[in-house]
Amino acid sequence: MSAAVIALKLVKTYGAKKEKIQALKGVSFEVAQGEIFGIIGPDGAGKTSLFRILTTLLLPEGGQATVDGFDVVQDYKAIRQRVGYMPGRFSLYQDLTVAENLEFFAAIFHTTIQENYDLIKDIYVQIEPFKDRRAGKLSGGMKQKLALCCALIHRPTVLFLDEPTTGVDAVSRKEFWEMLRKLKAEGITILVSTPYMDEASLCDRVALIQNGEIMSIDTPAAIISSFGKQLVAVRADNMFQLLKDLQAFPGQQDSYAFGEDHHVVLVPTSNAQEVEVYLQKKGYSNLQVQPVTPNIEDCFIDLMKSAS
Ligand SMILES: Nc1ncnc2c1ncn2[C@@H]1O[C@H](COP(=O)(O)OP(=O)(O)OP(=O)(O)O)[C@@H](O)[C@H]1O
Repeated sequence: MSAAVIALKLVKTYGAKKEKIQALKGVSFEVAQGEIFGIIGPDGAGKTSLFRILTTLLLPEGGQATVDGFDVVQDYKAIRQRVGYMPGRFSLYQDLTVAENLEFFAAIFHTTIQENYDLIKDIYVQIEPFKDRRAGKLSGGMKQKLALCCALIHRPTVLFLDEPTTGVDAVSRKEFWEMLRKLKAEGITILVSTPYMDEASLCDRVALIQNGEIMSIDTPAAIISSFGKQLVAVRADNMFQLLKDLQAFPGQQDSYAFGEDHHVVLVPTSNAQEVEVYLQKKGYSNLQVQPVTPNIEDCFIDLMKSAS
């Protein structure tokens, strides 16, 4: 089966000579049909530029890309007919109602809501009670559901979702990912970008992107198992001083704040017990030192620091 999306050495720069920003520095990857493929990276990593190229809204300066076998430059019309795109920033018409927005998107693709209702039904029923409300007056979670319905109304084969869960509450985020699973079951290929590392584990495969370069592409499990270093979580009463002391610990390779803990990447010759003894000598109260399994965020931090 051919790949749904192929990107080959894509390059995009903005600005003139002195202020040139290289948003994409030769990005390559392939997405299989029916896959949920995550593009994970912080603000400014190049995710939007990449999505805009793949949805034919922006021309690359270098490289090539195909979507469903169609070239993003030569065959842009064919691609526009078959992809769904949900841009990061709210893309709907704020002054149109929920129903009017959906009708509008159906009309521009020469289809009707009825024709593809089965595809959006599960999502649309959640916003249907508000169908006469203007889109601008919806909550973040509802806007997101409406935008997804609009992106699906012409039954796309490939769906591009640019940071769909940014600014959305935790419950809506969870529901959103459940909806993506159902769309995958319908055979739709999904490319989704997110700055939230915890969402990486919900993708079949992810590409970790930073400064316009892909640092790693694999399944979330394979990325985590390639971490290959001991990691400990540490907490105590004075977290600020604790981080400074951890960074001065000779057996550490890296220490950083991580939620309510500090994470410490150890050199191969060190271990959690050494960390504990070192910190006990410094007189910390309520000290907890525990070996932990890395998650995608630890892997991202590690890859980012090895690259710099
Ligand atoms: N139109 C533009 N003009 C100049 N620079 C731009 C333009 N669009 C993006 N950039 C720059 O290109 C880089 C990549 O931006 P891009 O929007 O693709 O990244 P992103 O990962 O989607 O981040 P964000 O979530 O902040 O949009 C950033 O440094 C950004 O400031």
